[in-house]
Amino acid sequence: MASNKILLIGGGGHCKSVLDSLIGLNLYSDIAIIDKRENVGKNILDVPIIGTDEELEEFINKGFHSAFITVGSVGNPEPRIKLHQLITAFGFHIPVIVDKSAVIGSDTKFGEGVFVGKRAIVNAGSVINSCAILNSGAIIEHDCNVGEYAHVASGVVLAGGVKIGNNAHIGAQTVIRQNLSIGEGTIIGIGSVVVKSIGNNAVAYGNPCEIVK
Ligand SMILES: CC(=O)SCCNC(=O)CCNC(=O)[C@H](O)C(C)(C)COP(=O)(O)OP(=O)(O)OC[C@H]1O[C@@H](n2cnc3c(N)ncnc32)[C@H](O)[C@@H]1OP(=O)(O)O
Repeated sequence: MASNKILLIGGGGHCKSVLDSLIGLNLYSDIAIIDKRENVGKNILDVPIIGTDEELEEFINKGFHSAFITVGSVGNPEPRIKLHQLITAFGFHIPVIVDKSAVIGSDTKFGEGVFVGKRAIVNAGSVINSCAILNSGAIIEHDCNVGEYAHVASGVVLAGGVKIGNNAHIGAQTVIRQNLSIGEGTIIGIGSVVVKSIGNNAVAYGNPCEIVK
């Protein structure tokens, strides 16, 4: 019989968001969390932290065949990338988790490990690549492309056809004009208004958004 137990990897604030969505979806018979050794035995939203990532094989043997990365990222996706490699190597199924209040348009595509938070909108024709985070209330308009491990934070608005590079962070409440692109690894500060494309590995913020690093 197929198991529908899932391990969440990382027990911080982002875990709480994903967990709350997951509980609301009621898709799994058993949810458990993996975190640092010192947190084992604690609970998040009444869900137990049962071990560390050193014991992943043991949890597979206990029927946890799905895993999801719940370590967050604000500008440093490296831990999420490493965890993705780790759980892939162990052969876990990595689902897409879409909060039940999110609105998803037609002909959208999602890579594994994507999280779509509360009241986020992904409009028709958009592609969201593996392990990207679309946080609460983000609006991804039609025909956007969000790169792997990118984090589109709470309340961001991507107008139509915007491209976000892999590993980028788009700060909360930022607005990006249609058809622009944000480069790989670039951080856009909170509350920015982006009116021209920004290249790779920059830090940029403000209205109008300008590169500062
Ligand atoms: C559910 C969630 O919580 S999702 C997470 C949501 N959070 C985010 O998206 C945060 C994104 N991060 C930011 O916006 C950060 O401010 C960054 C990355 C742009 C800059 O961070 P740091 O390099 O630490 O800069 P720091 O805070 O030291 O500020 C440096 C200067 O830039 C200014 N500044 C920083 N961010 C911004 C911004 N978004 N807009 C305008 N000015 C800014 C500061 O006022 C400061 O100015 P000063 O030197 O005149 O005092």
